Amino acid sequence: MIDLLAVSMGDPVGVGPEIVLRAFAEKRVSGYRLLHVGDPEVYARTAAHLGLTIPFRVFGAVTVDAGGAPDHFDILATRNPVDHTVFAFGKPHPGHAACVVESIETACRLAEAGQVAAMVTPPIHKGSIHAAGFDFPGHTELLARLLDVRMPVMMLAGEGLRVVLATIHQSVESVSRSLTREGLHGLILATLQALRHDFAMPEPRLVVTGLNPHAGEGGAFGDEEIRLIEPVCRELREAFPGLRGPLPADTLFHARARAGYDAVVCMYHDQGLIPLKMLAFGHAVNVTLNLPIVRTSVDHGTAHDIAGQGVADLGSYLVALETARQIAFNRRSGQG
Ligand SMILES: NC(=O)C1=CN([C@@H]2O[C@H](COP(=O)(O)OP(=O)(O)OC[C@H]3O[C@@H](n4cnc5c(N)ncnc54)[C@H](O)[C@@H]3O)[C@@H](O)[C@H]2O)C=CC1
Ligand SMILES: NCC(=O)COP(=O)(O)O
Repeated sequence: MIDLLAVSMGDPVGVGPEIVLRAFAEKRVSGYRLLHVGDPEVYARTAAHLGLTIPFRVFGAVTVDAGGAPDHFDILATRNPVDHTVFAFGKPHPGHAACVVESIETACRLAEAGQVAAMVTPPIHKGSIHAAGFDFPGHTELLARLLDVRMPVMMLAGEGLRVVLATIHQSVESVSRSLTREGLHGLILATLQALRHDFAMPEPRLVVTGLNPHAGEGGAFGDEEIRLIEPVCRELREAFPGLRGPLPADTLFHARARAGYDAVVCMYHDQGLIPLKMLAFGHAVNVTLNLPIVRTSVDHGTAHDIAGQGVADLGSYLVALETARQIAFNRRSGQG
């Protein structure tokens, strides 16, 4: 099972299923052993809608055979189906949520048990999952809960830029209150360790942004840098001399600045993801660091406006597969 990757289903009426089917049909993934976890009927409906002839094999459990034949599209069937009475491309519905969540949980458990090397996740529709009563904002938080991890770390990477988010899905208004010395210390340390072990960088160069304009301008524009970020950076710099910060975020993303670091920790979602997506949208990858399993994801959402049209870009999915394989390899090599 060592190189088998589990691919969850994602939102059944978004672009996820069509991306994995088209990647298979266009022979873009023939170098991988993939096990797709979801409702077989979703894949069959999507393939028929797109006019793709796909040789499906459906499994009820993982066997040595699963994912073993590059000329078959292998599916591990979820117990919960989606609600086919309301299935329509581009129209998310809470009736699909139980299947979507089961697919993620099953892929996670397979990775935890070592039955797959990593899990890769197409996008989910967070609104309909929430409307169905599931109380987590995204994969990252769900996986942390399933794996009992206190601090999952979200990294997005593309075009040589790696951004890590100190806070994720929460209001801008609440960001400052959420930042603590203990939390930042744990997050920066986890990032440094992931750069070493998952990305094979023995001496990582990590930059930490400030929260405020000009990194607070010595306290004139806010004091989070003085109270929180600078003391944590100073403390960790002893063990990690390649750590710099807090630095003003607005001058950290031009080409010359980017050449000076391997990754950057940003204080909130859009501070990091706007530059990342400007540079690399469509071929970036989302990696959850600090988990006992390897999990990667696409950089985009469900794209309901184009779902079912067969036009979605496959680039980020292909990068997510390759990154998952590489991190799994690096982790195994590090253990040797
Ligand atoms: N990893 C995940 O599960 C993620 C899920 N989402 C969810 O996706 C839903 C929609 O989010 P939006 O903010 O609208 O972002 P989005 O990424 O779905 O769409 C933004 C724009 O980019 C285009 N786009 C996205 N992926 C594309 C692709 N592969 N090829 C070509 N064009 C593409 C869309 O057509 C749209 O015009 C939300 O529920 C959000 O929470 C968003 C990001 C990540
Ligand atoms: N904006 C990134 C995003 O929404 C990804 O979330 P997750 O589902 O990977 O936790």
